[in-house]
Amino acid sequence: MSIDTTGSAPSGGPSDEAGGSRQTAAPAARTAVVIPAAGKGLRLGPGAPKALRELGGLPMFVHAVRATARAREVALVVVVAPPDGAEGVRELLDAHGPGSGVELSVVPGGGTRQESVRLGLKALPPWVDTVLVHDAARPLVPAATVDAVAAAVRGGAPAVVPALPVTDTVKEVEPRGDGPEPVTGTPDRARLRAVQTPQGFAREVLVAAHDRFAAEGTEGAGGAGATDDAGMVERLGVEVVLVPGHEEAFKVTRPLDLVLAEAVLARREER
Ligand SMILES: Nc1ccn([C@@H]2O[C@H](COP(=O)(O)OP(=O)(O)OP(=O)(O)O)[C@@H](O)[C@H]2O)c(=O)n1
Ligand SMILES: C[C@](O)(CO)[C@H](O)COP(=O)(O)O
Repeated sequence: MSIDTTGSAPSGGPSDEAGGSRQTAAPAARTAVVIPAAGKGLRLGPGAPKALRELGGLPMFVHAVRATARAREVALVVVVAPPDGAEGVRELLDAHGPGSGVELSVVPGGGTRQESVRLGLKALPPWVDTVLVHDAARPLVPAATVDAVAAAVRGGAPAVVPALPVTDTVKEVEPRGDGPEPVTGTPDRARLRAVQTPQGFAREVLVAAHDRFAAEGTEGAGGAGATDDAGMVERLGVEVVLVPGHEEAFKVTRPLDLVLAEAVLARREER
């Protein structure tokens, strides 16, 4: 395993988006995973940045790296670290990384998820043709889900998202800061899906989507409502398709999610 923290391509090669001329040798698999891990985790409550919070004695992002590195198609994992925490993340990967043949790279992140993903994309070497974007906050995603997304992209779909049916009834409202919120509609639940990560893309499609949003200057404002990468790709007019997600790919967002994640991990270890 080799780890690069410079923000350039792994093994010393520069990013092709940076216009560098050196090339890294292309492995047989050409899929890379970008793991945005630079968020603060405000909804989880006070403490270290969420990706560094421990689950089963290991930082959450380490689980996400291991889970995605286990997938057959993945040759490179780029971790997008808290802006001032890249060195610490590199040291944690040195100590607890997957130890497989997968290449690892660490780059500092930005102020929004969208910015962080864009910084991760800039660190990809030229040989990558398929990119999966996976939240560090979804540490327990099964490798089979990662493989299913990668396989669908490699099979020709430009954008693939794992998703599950929605179990609650969902209301549209007129948002109010305080007081009761008027309901403006009830979408047909049969047509709704809750989307997860990793979301997989043909590299050029994802880069085009991020370039467009960055050019429009909406990155800092949360991407004008683009809370996931697929949402940005949809706005390019590119078709996005769904594959089955997995219950254990849930996102650790609030304190109760961490309790659930510990329980799922403990159950796995019992098996
Ligand atoms: N500036 C940011 C914000 C978020 N993320 C990452 O995006 C993923 C999904 O975001 P979310 O669950 O919202 O994480 P946080 O932003 O950390 O949470 P919160 O909104 O509660 O602060 C996480 O892995 C998080 O680390 C990131 O890399 N850079
Ligand atoms: C990308 C995502 O995990 C898909 O469900 C989600 O949109 C991230 O949202 P967050 O508000 O950044 O947690």
